[in-house]
Amino acid sequence: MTARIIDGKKLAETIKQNLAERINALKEKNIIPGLTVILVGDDPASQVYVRNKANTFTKLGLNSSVEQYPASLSEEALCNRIRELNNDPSVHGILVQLPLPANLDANKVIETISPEKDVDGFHISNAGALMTGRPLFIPCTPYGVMKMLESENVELRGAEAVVIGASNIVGKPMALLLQKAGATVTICNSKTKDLAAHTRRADVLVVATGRPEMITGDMIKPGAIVIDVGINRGSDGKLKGDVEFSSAKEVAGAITPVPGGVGPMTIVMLLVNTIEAAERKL
Ligand SMILES: Nc1nc2c(c(=O)[nH]1)N[C@@H](CN(C=O)c1ccc(C(=O)N[C@@H](CCC(=O)O)C(=O)O)cc1)CN2
Ligand SMILES: [Mg+2]
Repeated sequence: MTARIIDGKKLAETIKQNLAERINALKEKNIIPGLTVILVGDDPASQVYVRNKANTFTKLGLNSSVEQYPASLSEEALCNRIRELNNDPSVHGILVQLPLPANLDANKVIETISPEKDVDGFHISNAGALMTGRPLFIPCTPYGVMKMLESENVELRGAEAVVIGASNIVGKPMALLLQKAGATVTICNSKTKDLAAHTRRADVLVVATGRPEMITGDMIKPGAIVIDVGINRGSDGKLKGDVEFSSAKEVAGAITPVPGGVGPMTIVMLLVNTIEAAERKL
């Protein structure tokens, strides 16, 4: 069997096109959704992601600005700038690109963002809202994964879903969303004993371990839906996922590629969240 490829780039384009009506309705009321992205330090990958986010907004005629600060920026100065943005009515979404330099407390910084403008959905009150089934903003990567599963008409009710990785930005919200959709969810990590025994039971397998090609075809249930959240740059400069694509595609029913899978969906869902933040101001 060769798996269907779940094309995140194509799906992200379709979602973007479908947003045009909502954007026009806002513009008719003189509201242009606006995002401010804060980047601290000079991590090269973060610079690419931030640029991609800003370009996506600009191409659709939305406002976006990127504020770049040196790694030496103090936590106080950063939090003061966020407070100013919280009070700026032209800014609907505020995003602090992660990871932050080690001298800054990411939790403290994120919790300075007004929850109504936290389009990443990382603020502790937005995490709590998601956990209690009343989300204000769904974190972009797991939100994008849910859209991919929806586009594949995956029946989640009663399905066995296994999520590998329990980060606040991917694994934990992912597990909550799958559970809410009716799946039986197991959360594993890279140290889980006999990981393959878990992954081989999964009808839906979401991998977010940060370990290149850790999941191989022999660990996958035939016909399973495999979602690879990993983005690892090899020494040859090529991107690799957390799943070994060549062996996995021979076993899975459908699989996301890297690049061109989950990554583009993360960016488009940021757009969705920012438009929603602007609509709430109507
Ligand atoms: N504040 C946030 N920080 C981070 C998030 C986030 O959602 N919010 N997620 C990741 C990084 N990220 C977005 O910020 C992100 C990473 C990768 C992609 C993407 O489109 N990748 C492409 C490949 C790009 C390349 O060539 O390097 C793909 O997979 O096709 C989008 C968003 C951590 N930080
Ligand atoms: Mg991808």
